[in-house]
Amino acid sequence: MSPETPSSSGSDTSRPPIKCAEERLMVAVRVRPLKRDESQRVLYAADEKKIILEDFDKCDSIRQKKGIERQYTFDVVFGETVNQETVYDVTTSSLVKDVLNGYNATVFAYGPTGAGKTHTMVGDRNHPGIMIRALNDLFEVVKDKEEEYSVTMSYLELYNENIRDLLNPSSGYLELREDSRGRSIHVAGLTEISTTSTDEIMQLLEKGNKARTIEPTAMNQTSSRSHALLSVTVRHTVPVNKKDHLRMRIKQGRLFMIDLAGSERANKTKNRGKRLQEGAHINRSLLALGNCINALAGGARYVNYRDSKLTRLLKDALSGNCRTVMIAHVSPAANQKDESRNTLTYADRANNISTKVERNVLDVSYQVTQYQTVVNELRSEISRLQSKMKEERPRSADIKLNAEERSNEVRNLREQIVDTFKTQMKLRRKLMEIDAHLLGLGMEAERQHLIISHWESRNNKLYKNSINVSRARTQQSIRRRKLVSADRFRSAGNEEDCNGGGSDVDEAEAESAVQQAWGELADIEREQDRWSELRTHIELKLEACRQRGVRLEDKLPSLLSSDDEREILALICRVHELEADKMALQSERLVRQHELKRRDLLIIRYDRQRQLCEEIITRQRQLIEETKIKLPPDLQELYQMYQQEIHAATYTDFQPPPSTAGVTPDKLPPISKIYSDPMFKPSLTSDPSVSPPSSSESGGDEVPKNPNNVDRVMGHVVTRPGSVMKLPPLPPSPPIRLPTRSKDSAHTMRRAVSEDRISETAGPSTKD
Ligand SMILES: Nc1ncnc2c1ncn2[C@@H]1O[C@H](COP(=O)(O)OP(=O)(O)OP(=O)(O)O)[C@@H](O)[C@H]1O
Repeated sequence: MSPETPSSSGSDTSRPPIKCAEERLMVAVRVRPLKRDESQRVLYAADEKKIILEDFDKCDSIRQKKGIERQYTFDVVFGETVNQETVYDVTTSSLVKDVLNGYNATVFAYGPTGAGKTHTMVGDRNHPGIMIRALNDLFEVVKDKEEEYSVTMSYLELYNENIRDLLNPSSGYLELREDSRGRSIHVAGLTEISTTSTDEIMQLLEKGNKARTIEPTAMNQTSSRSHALLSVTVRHTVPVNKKDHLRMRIKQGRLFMIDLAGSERANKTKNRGKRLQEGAHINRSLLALGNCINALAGGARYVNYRDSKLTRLLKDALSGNCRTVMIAHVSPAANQKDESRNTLTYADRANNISTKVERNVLDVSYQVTQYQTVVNELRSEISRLQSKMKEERPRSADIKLNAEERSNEVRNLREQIVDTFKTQMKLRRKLMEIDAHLLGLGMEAERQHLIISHWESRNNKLYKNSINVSRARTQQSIRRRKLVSADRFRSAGNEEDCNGGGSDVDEAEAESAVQQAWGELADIEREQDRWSELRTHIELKLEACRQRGVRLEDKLPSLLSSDDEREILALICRVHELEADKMALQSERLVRQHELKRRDLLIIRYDRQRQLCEEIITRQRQLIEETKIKLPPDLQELYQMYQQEIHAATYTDFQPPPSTAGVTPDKLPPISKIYSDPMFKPSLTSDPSVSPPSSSESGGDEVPKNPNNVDRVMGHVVTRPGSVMKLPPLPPSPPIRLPTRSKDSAHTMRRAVSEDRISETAGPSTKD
């Protein structure tokens, strides 16, 4: 739902081990107290886990006498006397902690109209409900750590299948958007308020609740006619370790709190006209929810979330990366028996649902260049501030304020300048974070392009992407370039591999991988658009903040009359300078780290190039052998030298790892080892007159007996057993989460491909 749903990609990102656990949805049932006008009680909590429904049939006197008691067991049952605090503590307080730790969580209230859902979720001033308590708890933790946490909130209602922004009700109906495969869902244009002020958020919540569609019905004087979804996203950014402020760890969690509209029966609510129509919509979306619960509980492989916007929004809460609590509400009254039975049956089914819970954590290294830009900008801010202080001092006669007023004014100004500086730092860091993320997305897009190009080069045609035709056109030029490179590569390599010698099954799999890559690309593009938009927004904010700073500083010269005041401002400048120095130091350290990394990458590339050379030489040798070409002596000599080099190098460098049979992926094994390898033997012994040379032969000065026999002339082909020329395998595709995507939700998020991986995939084209 959030436009800022982060993906877990970023430049130079890495993921700490992810804990991913399957967890059962927690089901709680709350029984509301019997009302004054309700006399007969048919339902009660037997203990903390059991609920009993006396399900008598009015017309059946024998049964009535016997009495049928239905007993249901849940994770927790709240009886009529249980208060709001206990309900919150048991169901939601642990979710708040989870959200602060980077997990997604949902708590939703379900049940018939008038059963107490709004009371539990929203409550009133004297009996605040889950929403208020959760926000309070959350802000209690975040309160003194504004630098570390960012909290955003959105609140929407789903009324008659239309989405309305409860924080900006005049904005009209909003659109629910999702990617082509329904993985990432968000509400376009939904207000996301960023705040860490409890008061502000409480006011917003109250305002939102007032904007909700509530009407009296025969069953409930304040019946909510809509589903209300409150989403709070918490982003926690801390350095990976205390000494290194360049590598930041971002944990993002989101808490969804949902007050569903009540299921209702027209004859009981006595609804007519508009109310009746509302009821039909409410029931339809709840029916869709019920169907999803049934399918999920039955372990169905396909669950249809598309029947209503409610189920589309709740998809992640029901089956995705989310810790979920369902609080079913029932009335103890006899006239609500049918509704209670239905609700308990639903809740009982939901008992079998489980979700896969995964923590959304991302490590981000800020980019060197970004740091340097920030440092430069900070330095220019400081020098401007310093120059203001040096400006001519006002004469006492020019100062219109008295000493006390002036001192207050200076203090005020000083605080404001420090404040704007802090805000600037915060915004600049945010920009760097966004840039890192956009870079990660770019890398991920590149990876998907490679998958497509790889398929296209294998099949020698462009992939016809029926879903994203326009995108296909815009991206064709990039892929055509890659196709040409891959083609060249293929012609030097293994024809069989490139001409699609694989089975139909492989082909089908490859095709579905390409289709998936197109889908990923479309998602990435959308995400790029979203983050670019956010970047523009932050940039504007930063510029406004900078301008504010300039205006404040312009006021300084007219106020600074004493040396003490100048001294204090000089100190502020010093603090700013230190901040800039700290950043500069961090950036230097990052430069060093990057250089080391670059060196490692070069070594990997060099190794890969060497392997390719080996392969080309081997193939040429085979060709020479097959066509019995007589070699000029200088070429023979060159090859001998080459053999000696390889021989010497492999004996000095080669250290077989214990786990493989003497074959490392990047280094050539010693020649003797190649010949003793059974995989190698068949191809060499096809000609019985040829026997493998000893190591001295391969590197020695012996004159060949038969100059036409290339093996005699040059020694044996130096090759890695079993190796064939192929495009290097593409790295495994890391799962992508968007917020929320989260998974972020629809919230799935994207994981970045590390620089090393990108360099691996870029291998062939670099070579070309
Ligand atoms: N546990 C409770 N303790 C005290 N009063 C309650 C409790 N549960 C519900 N009520 C009262 O019952 C009435 C109906 O509750 P509420 O509006 O929360 O129902 P609802 O399930 O949200 O209904 P609808 O679906 O029609 O919106 C309200 O006046 C509410 O204050």
